[in-house]
Amino acid sequence: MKDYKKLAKHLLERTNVKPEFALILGSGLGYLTKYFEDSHAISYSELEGFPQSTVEGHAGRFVLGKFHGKNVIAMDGRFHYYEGHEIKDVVTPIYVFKEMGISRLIITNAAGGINRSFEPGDIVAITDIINFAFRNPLIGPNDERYGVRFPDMSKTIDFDWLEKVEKTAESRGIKLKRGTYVWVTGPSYETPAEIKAYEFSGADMVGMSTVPEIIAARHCGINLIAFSCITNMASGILDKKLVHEEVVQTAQRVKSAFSKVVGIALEV
Ligand SMILES: O=P(O)(O)O[C@H]1O[C@H](CO)[C@@H](O)[C@H]1O
Ligand code: HPA
Repeated sequence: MKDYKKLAKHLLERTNVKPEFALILGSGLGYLTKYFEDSHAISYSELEGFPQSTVEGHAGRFVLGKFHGKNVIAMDGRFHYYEGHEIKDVVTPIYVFKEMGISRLIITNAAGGINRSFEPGDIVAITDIINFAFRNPLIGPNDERYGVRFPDMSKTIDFDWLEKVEKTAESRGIKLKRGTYVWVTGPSYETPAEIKAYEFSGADMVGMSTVPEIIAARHCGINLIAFSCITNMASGILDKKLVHEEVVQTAQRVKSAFSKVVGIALEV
């Protein structure tokens, strides 16, 4: 069992910021930390026993500071199973957040749109998940310090929080969509036949992250909401090749609306 307490203590000792919220930033969404006030960056490589980021668009550092008046810690770079990390390492930050006393988490990602009413640039609130990677970060002895053996997953996100975000966003001219996110391991993008199968299963968008983080957060009792930035239509929907550069570029194109939504989630 990992010493999450030690990692949390180490992070808290590095700055005067006592974060109330944690933020996980998806591919191309790391720019958000540029808007933080009084920010301090701590590279993952400075933390003994901490995994390292390897994906383009994921810097590999924590940034602590103030955003919309709230103390936050952001992961500018998350861990994906396809990078070769152990599944338990993918969710290490979640338990570190728990040990830091954080009770609210905002997860973001870049995702491929399966639902044909979506288009690149849409911001979609995740309201349910499908685990088609068939990996689970809770496999192995249950870490009784944090949660029960069989966590309930009937509500993966905090719907009261989301409804407040939706209302405020709408009043500021931003219409959020809702959808079910399917997790696949990657790193190859999906085939058109796979996307048809996921569509048939009820998925609205697809990605290679987020679900392990949600499972771990549910396990240790951190309230969360999660947003996908639809960066491309999923394989086979358009006659177009998928490339990661486009994912990062689209994520950056919706900078303004996406950072407003995250700001609203901190305010409401
Ligand atoms: O989920 P995030 O980290 O936003 O990244 C998404 O973008 C990458 C593929 O382009 C994959 O890692 C996928 O999961
Ligand atoms: O189309 C996609 N598939 C999987 N992951 C993704 N992340 C962004 N777009 C995609």
